Parts: sequence; C-alpha cells; structure tokens
Amino acid sequence: MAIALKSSSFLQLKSKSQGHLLITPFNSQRVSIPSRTFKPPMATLSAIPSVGLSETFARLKKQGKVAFIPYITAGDPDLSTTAAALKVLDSCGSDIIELGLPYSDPLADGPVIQAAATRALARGTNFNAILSMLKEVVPQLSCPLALFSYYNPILKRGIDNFMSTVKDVGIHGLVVPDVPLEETEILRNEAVKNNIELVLLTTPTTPTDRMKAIVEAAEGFVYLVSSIGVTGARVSVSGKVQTLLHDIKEVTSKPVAVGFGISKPEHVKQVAGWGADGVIVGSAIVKLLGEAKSPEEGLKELEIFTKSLKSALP
Ligand SMILES: O=P(O)(O)OCC(O)[C@@H](O)c1c[nH]c2ccccc12
Repeated sequence: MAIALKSSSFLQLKSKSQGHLLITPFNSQRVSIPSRTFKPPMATLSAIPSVGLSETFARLKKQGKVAFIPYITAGDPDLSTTAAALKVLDSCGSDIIELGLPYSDPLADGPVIQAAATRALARGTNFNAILSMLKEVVPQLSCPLALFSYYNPILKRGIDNFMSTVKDVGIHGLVVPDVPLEETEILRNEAVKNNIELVLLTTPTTPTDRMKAIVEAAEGFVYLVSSIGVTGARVSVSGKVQTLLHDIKEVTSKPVAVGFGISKPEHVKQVAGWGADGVIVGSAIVKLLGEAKSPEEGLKELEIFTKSLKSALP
C-alpha cells in the first residue's frame, strides 16, 4: 500500500542529498472537479464550534484580518499536553488549528515534525486515544480544527468511516498532503457528506493549469506551500510567495493560507503583507513543545510564542 501511495502522490517526493526530500507536483494533467458550498454542521452539534474553515475566513476578511493557523502533532510530548496546547492556542487567538495525526512515514515532513511523530508513536499515541481526547477538548474550543493526515491512515480505516468518526468529534477540515488531485474525489465525496472541508495544496513548482484545477477543487482554503522541500523553519520566506499569491488570487476568490518555513513574527507579517488570507506555522511550535524541559514549560513558551505571532498579524 505504501509503495502504491508514494508513486501516486500529489506531492511527488524525490530523495535529495542529506536525506532531504524535494517536493514536485505529481503531473500537470488538468482535472475539473466541481466545488461545493460549505454548509455548517447541524444545530445538534451545538456543543462543538459550529463555524467551519471558510466561514472563519469570511468573518476575518470582513474585519480586515489574516488568519493565524498553528500546527501541532497530536501526542507530542503526550496527549494531555496536546489537549492543553489546543486550549492555549485557542485562547491566544488562533483562528484555525491544524492538528497532525502522528504517522510513521511522514514523507513531506522535516526533522522536527518527524521527531515529534516518532515521539508520539513511541508513547503509544493512537487514533482512538486522539479521538477520545478530541471529544473532550473540541467543545471547549472556540476555533475550528483541521485534521492533518497522510492518506494511508485514512485508507486503513476506510474513508467513509474515517470521515464520520472525525466529524463526530467536531473536526471541520482535513489536510492530506499525499493525495493527487485526481484521487481526491472519493475523499471529497465522503468529506462533503460529513460537512468536512478538504483543503488542497499547491506548491511553487505546480504548473499553472494544475494550480487552477487544485484551487477550483479546494475547500476551506487553498494551502500555498511556500517553498519546495519538507516542513521546517527557514531563515527567510521566499519572495516568490508574493508572485504565487498574486497568481492564485487572479483565478480564485477562495482564501489562501501560506505554510512551510514560517517561524517568526517577521515572517508572519511579511506573508500577510503580501496578501495571504492566512499564515500557517508548524515546526517552530512543534519544536518548542517537544524540546521544552517539561510539558508545563512548553505550554508557557507556547503561550508567549503564539501571542508574538498573532500580534504580528493585522
Ligand atoms: O512546519 P512548517 O515548515 O511551519 O510547515 C507547516 C506545517 O507544519 C503543517 O501544515 C504541515 C505539517 N506536515 C506537513 C506536510 C505537508 C504539508 C504541510 C504540513
């Protein structure tokens, strides 16, 4: 299964020196997939934040604001710290939180998130435990949650089963980095049934026609990967992002959030200034939580860091 998935990945991954991975788009064939209008979850889920990703972006846009979207890996350093971290991120003004399911073969991740996933799995973090944690914590959050998962764990559970299960714990969005656009239809069909928005990614090397098809099919927001390679903090954000944002915005009015390598308030400010609707920060936060002397220390540092990133945004 893993080999078949790799060969058909949306992000084709090529080995590079020093074990790094280069991400290039899979192919340039254009496929037209109808987009849909997001419907908010039913009132019966009133305990759970009922505002989805697109609605969150729409609200922020009216206020002239840019979404702050932190990413953390579930189970690192342990699930109770993840639960506490979700609450800290929420109370410090995160607009959407991206929560990663730890996976043993995280192809698009750099050393920091790979290590976080390894630690989480080594502690025995599994899907059911993550679901139980979410069931308790999501009703206490005011911002929506997007789950990040590689395709294999979703397939393993059955796509329909996976979607209805995560919907039941209040998940609003899904990011799957290794599904080619051509294979997203089945995922989207199940996502639609469960009011889950399927976020799609475009990279600096995605050909224009393919970018247009991705943007057309994306829900919630378009994830613009800022640079080729794997996740991880970088010294600066490539100036190319400004042009890429411009190109995407010429073909869509859907919100665009930029991620990969964004790790400082200056980066966040710069990307917002270039017209992004949202900014995603992963590795810098994951590192801080994973390398803290204790979970308590990590949560304190998380609060300070999140506030500094958030306050750099309009
Ligand atoms: O870690 P970074 O460089 O800040 O990048 C965002 C990020 O962590 C998150 O969106 C993400 C984690 N793993 C991924 C794999 C592919 C695409 C995106 C991701």
